[in-house]
Amino acid sequence: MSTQVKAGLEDVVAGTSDICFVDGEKGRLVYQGYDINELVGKASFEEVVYLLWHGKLPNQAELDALKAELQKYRDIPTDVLDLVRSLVNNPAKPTGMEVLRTAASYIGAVDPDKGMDRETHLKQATKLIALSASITAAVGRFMKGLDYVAPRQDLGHAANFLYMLNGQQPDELSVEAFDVALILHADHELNASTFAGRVTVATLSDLYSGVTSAIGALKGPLHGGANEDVLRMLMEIDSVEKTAEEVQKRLENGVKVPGFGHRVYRNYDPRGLVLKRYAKELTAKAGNTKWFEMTEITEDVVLKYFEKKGKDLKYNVDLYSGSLYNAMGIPVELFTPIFVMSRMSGWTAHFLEQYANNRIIRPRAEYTGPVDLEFVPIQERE
Ligand SMILES: CC(=O)SCCNC(=O)CCNC(=O)[C@H](O)C(C)(C)COP(=O)(O)OP(=O)(O)OC[C@H]1O[C@@H](n2cnc3c(N)ncnc32)[C@H](O)[C@@H]1OP(=O)(O)O
Ligand SMILES: O=C([O-])CC(=O)C(=O)O
Repeated sequence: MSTQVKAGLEDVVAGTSDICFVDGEKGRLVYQGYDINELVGKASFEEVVYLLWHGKLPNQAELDALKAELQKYRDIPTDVLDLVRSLVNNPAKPTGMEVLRTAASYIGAVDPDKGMDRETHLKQATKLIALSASITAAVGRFMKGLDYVAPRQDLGHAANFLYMLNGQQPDELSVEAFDVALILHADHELNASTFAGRVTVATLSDLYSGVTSAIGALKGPLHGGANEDVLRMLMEIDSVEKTAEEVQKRLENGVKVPGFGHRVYRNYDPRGLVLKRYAKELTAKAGNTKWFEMTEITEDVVLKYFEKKGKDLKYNVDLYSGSLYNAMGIPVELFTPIFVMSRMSGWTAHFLEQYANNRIIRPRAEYTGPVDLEFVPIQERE
């Protein structure tokens, strides 16, 4: 048994996978053999979902079949919709991620098909991709006191989400940018949420339990939750002129600035570059460049600070998604749920891979506590 402890399992190789390759030195991300830059602008999110699940791009008939299945599950069943509405209206004010985590668990509990075969898992995964989008849109509407908008069957996944959220036909650039954002967030090897979910399904627990674990892990501010924190920080500063000074202050006070740093990328995060490009274009088109400008200033200040400190940290996928989503009329509370909508494809691809070649995941800990303590009766304890 190796006794070398790696804090945070840094650089520990915990298994093999065909799904996703992250080259942290070169700033490269590859899904099932395709560099993301080869997919962006050519493939739709639905094609990428198929690719992640099946290891090849779909032909037309396969894509049509997947789209039809996604459309079939789009409308939220009444009991799920009631649950979502009651959670959003609960005085405890659960976050979008808490609502999604609860809804995913509920959908699993009431799914009568408890099969553990690949076909059933694919059906469950398709249902979860469709419903996580519809539920995210419904949460956005209920949070504003608006009614549920039923899905349209003539729209693609990205366009239908924006339609269900805003109640109107989205413009072409928003649909394209949102579809690209979904593609870019789809998978990322053994990130914390995927690992958490793989650990769960590796006990041969069900796919819904894996997804519920993964949503819980993605929610944290060190992982998916950072995308909301970026815009929240900018909203707190709320001034283009004050951004540089305020961000510098945070760094000097030892505060971690959300949207920067990554366990694997050392050069740059290739997704961030694409999102920045779309954020620039869309915010200019929307006539509201404030958050984008503030994000660019933040990038400049943080990177200079890291450089001076000799740290090879760069901005990550979460930095520019905020100004991008904001320009599409998406409220900040939905940013991490949108991450779920996308990463659901990668999580479920990993779960399929885990089920197909399973061994329970059970590492060891190096024990650092005492041994041989003697029991003291309660009356004699201090
Ligand atoms: C989709 C995703 O999950 S992408 C990541 C999203 N998360 C964020 O944006 C939150 C901010 N970033 C972070 O907290 C980290 O960079 C993580 C969690 C992404 C990676 O964590 P780790 O690999 O464990 O790196 P760690 O936190 O040890 O950072 C290394 C050093 O850089 C510093 N650092 C890392 N990120 C940041 C940051 N965003 N701002 C300021 N300093 C930072 C750390 O303080 C640490 O400094 P030290 O060596 O002087 O103690
Ligand atoms: O890979 C990671 O550690 C974090 C993650 O999920 C991503 O960057 O998309």
